Amino acid sequence: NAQGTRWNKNIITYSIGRYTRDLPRSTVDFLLETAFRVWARASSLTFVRMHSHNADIMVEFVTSDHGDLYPFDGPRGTLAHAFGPGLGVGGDTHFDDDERWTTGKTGFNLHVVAAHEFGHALGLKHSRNPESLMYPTYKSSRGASLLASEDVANINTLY
Ligand SMILES: COc1ccc(S(=O)(=O)[C@H](CC(=O)O)C(F)F)cc1
Ligand SMILES: [Zn+2]
Ligand SMILES: [Zn+2]
Repeated sequence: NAQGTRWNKNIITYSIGRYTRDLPRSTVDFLLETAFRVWARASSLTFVRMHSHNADIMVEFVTSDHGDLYPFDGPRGTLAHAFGPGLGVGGDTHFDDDERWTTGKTGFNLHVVAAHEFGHALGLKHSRNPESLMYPTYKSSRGASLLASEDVANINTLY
């Protein structure tokens, strides 16, 4: 997989802006923190949550046109998107709040989608391997260990 750009540091900050009303805030915080931890465990990266718009990765739940060139599309279709590493909008990760975000197998599992999006925010592209977390289509039935060996190899090639 051709990898995109990368962060030029190993400590990466994130901040959570607008939340979804589908889940308690504490649950959203936990699902996002554990989605970052998936990548931290597989690499030399550390993620630190801030409460500031100056964080590297700004995470928000938004709908339709939300101020970037990639408006969301209502229920289903595009679930989320993330910009590759870089200043400003770089790394920022947006979740379509017209989806139903859940912790389980109904709706869309926020932990699984977030882990995939954060892969993009770190510079990973899609994989053609259906076992990979970076495979382009959503599967709620992902195993406990979200990352395939290919994902671990790719993040360690990049960092
Ligand atoms: C497994 O995680 C995801 C799979 C597919 C998506 S998506 O269907 O929103 C995808 C966006 C993406 O690949 O990040 C699509 F192109 F819009 C998001 C997360
Ligand atoms: Zn966006
Ligand atoms: Zn993707």
